[in-house]
Amino acid sequence: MTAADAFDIVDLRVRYGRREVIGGLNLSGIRRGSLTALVGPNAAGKSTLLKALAGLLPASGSIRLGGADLQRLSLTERAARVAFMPQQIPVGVSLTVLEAAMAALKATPTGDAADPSDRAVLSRAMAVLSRFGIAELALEPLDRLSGGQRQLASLAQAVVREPELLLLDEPTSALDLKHQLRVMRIVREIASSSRMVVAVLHDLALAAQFADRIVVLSQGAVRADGPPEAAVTHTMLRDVYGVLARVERCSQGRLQIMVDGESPTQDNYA
Ligand SMILES: Nc1ncnc2c1ncn2[C@@H]1O[C@H](COP(=O)(O)OP(=O)(O)OP(=O)(O)O)[C@@H](O)[C@H]1O
Repeated sequence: MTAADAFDIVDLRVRYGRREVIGGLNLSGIRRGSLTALVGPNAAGKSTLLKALAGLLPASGSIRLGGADLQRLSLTERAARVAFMPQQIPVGVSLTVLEAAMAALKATPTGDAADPSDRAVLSRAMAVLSRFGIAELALEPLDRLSGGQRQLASLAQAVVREPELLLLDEPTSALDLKHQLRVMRIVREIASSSRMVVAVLHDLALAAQFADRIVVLSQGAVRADGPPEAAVTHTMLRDVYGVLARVERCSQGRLQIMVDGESPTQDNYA
């Protein structure tokens, strides 16, 4: 793997006021074509890390994507290479689903056209809405959608730009079981088409099923990092999440996590 194929984070520090939430975090060798799940307990710093990677929070350290330090790029240059889907989907936006997807596409320098009526932009946006199964909602205003529909629309906005690096903050949190699987399958396909995806997930079984690599964050530091079977272990679940659990492989080879109860000694909040 060359530097051009990798995403590396070196000594990243992020603070809110005087409080350092991410303290000298290192993550190397996130490669093109891979899906990395970022997991960890509440308040571990997952959203903070994603926002810093997207350039929405000031951070020190280096964030290298394909050999370039993202910290040295302008926000416009950075936005052309990195797309971020936030955990909280803005409410009160008066655009329709289609208008929002088209606006996302045209806001980036790599967008196909400056003309709002351009057919290429329209058909690319519609193709993404179809992919997420929300083409019939194209003309609905965002603020009239259900939580799950809004999450799919927000995902479409991030994906439509076809960024090199896609950062997703809990992309399945509002979705029913079928849509969770559909979204994870699409995210997997996007990663496999030579892109990099980092997704915050709370569902460890879903993370283990779809991700190549799981990074476990707690109190702003990496506590485990590796393929699902190496990262998700009884010990990690006890020490990081404060639960007693059994981790087994089912007959199809997937990890199954059976939580038996809380561990008596842990208070894992940051
Ligand atoms: N805007 C902010 N100002 C000050 N502190 C913040 C802010 N946003 C988050 N924090 C603090 O930073 C820490 C990490 O929060 P963050 O949202 O990154 O956690 P998380 O791992 O994404 O949590 P969750 O799984 O609950 O969404 C928390 O202690 C939180 O209180």
